[in-house]
Amino acid sequence: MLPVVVVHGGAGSVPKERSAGARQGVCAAARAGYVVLQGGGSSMDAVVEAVTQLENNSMFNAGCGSVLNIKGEVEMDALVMDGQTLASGAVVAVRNIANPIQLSRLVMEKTSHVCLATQGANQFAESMCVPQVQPESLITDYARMRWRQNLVPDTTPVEQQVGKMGTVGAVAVDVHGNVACATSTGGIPNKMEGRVGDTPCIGCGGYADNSVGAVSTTGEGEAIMKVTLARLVLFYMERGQSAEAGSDAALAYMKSRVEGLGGVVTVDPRGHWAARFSTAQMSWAAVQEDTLHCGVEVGEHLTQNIN
Ligand SMILES: NC(=O)C[C@H](N)C(=O)O
Repeated sequence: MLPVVVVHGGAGSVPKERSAGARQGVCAAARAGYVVLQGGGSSMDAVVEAVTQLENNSMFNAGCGSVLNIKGEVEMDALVMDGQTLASGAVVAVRNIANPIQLSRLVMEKTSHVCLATQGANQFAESMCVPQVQPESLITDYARMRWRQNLVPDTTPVEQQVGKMGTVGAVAVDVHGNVACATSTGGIPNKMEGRVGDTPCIGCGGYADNSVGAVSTTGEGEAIMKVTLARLVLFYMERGQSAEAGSDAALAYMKSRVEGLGGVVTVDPRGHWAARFSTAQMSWAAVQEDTLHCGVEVGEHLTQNIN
């Protein structure tokens, strides 16, 4: 059954005209992650590769293509976690880093800390020779158009915009049964400057523990934080539920307890996996045993041999 990689391109409502691009993007990222696993790479290598591809794809709300804060600026959050050691790394509100997920991994591997924010994260990036880009280079016309629309009072409430451009994430199990997760986002549209969502917080935007599995989340960040969604999925799995049932139970709890909507991708250490959501749509893809799985709509599950 091993190995497997599962990715998401954000839960919410995927506008019709962006659905094909989102599907293509998640499929390409899942395949890229799987190539890493097939080459003997670790689950951490695979999730970072998959999320890097999604950050570089301007279809998604991460890296280039991130949504903008109220001032029209990019502020991105990202998280990685390694299920073997429980090591994790995160960056918060970074502005001029093309791939925040890679910087998160460096925080995990090269510092004694778990999370670095704003200028501190930038100074660290510099010390690691991570190139800094012009913040404007991460802003797409689409993101700027949405930002402008959202400035008009009452026309497009921010809640309705959540997920229209999706956060990205991945989970994987490698040939040794090690699990990992990675999640990266520009946050929610027109957020206050300095707003930190669920994504960089362990247990919320993601969690990975070899003893139970790994999860990457997406959706309404404030709701996700209230129920620590990623850890909640694993809690249900610890109590005997499958990856799929645990994901559904946690999403149902978030909906009933705090009226929050979202989505998750989940694996257990044996390679069972799930991509589940309570929103209208979520683009997702998985590769296992040379089969590519993907979907966007509720109940949609397409498969294709990748050879
Ligand atoms: N679309 C998303 O998943 C947004 C992200 N969870 C946040 O609140 O920052």
